[in-house]
Amino acid sequence: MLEFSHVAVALGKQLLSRDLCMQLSPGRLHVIIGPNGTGKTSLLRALFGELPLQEGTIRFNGHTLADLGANRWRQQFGYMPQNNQLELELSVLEVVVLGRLQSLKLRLSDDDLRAAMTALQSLGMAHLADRPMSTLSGGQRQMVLFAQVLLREPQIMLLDEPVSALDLQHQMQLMEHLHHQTRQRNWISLVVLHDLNLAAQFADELIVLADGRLQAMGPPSEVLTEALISQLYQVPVQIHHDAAGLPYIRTLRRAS
Ligand SMILES: Nc1ncnc2c1ncn2[C@@H]1O[C@H](COP(=O)(O)OP(=O)(O)OP(=O)(O)O)[C@@H](O)[C@H]1O
Repeated sequence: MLEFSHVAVALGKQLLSRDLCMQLSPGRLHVIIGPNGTGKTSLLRALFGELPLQEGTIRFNGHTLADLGANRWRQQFGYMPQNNQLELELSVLEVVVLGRLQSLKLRLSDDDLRAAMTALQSLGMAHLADRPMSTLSGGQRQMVLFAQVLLREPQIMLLDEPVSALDLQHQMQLMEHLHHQTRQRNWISLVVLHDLNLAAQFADELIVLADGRLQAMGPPSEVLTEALISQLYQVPVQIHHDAAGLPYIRTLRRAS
């Protein structure tokens, strides 16, 4: 269990989020939504130990970052930050193998290479294995970095807008893979998405942030209301439901 208790995150004097209380369970996919600049990335960075907590505590299975130290704390995470503008001369396979950096020995083992190829194959990216990372498109890079984070075999998966550069096919592929692996491997997954329909399709729990505060948390069918979304984004919307009862959101153009 990952527990946030009255968490406040600050950057210098600016308070980015405050009084966050929530509990995240293993085997469940949590999606954070909320307007631009509202503290989603800062929250992931604070959880990973990149930003200090101004107040409150974050505990994973009873331990805090202070208990374990930054290295041991971070070993529990797979973290894919936003905007991976990597100009690496490494090959795709090398980048994926780096997901195992914590456990790599002086020489790569066959097992490391096999695991990296399997991760690439599972995402349909094996044909890119020998390509220099710097020659890939934005979407291809995003898929490769997802393969890298899979290789870490984390307990907590943090993904910051992992589908921002992906076409529809690859968005679904990444989210389906994540959803499946979250269940299979009992990860606590925490993903930032701007696409509310994708969030509604895949989230077990939606976490709604606005102005650094928790506005709502729960299953998409309970959380996504026209009133909440219109107020959050200042855009008129209609919410419909599909045959399975999942909400989908249609934005409405304002009269000109
Ligand atoms: N390095 C920084 N220096 C100063 N302010 C920052 C810095 N990083 C973030 N902020 C500010 O902190 C606030 C929260 O930013 P954050 O990146 O967490 O938002 P977000 O919800 O992830 O936004 P987006 O949806 O646009 O990615 C914003 O007002 C942002 O301008």
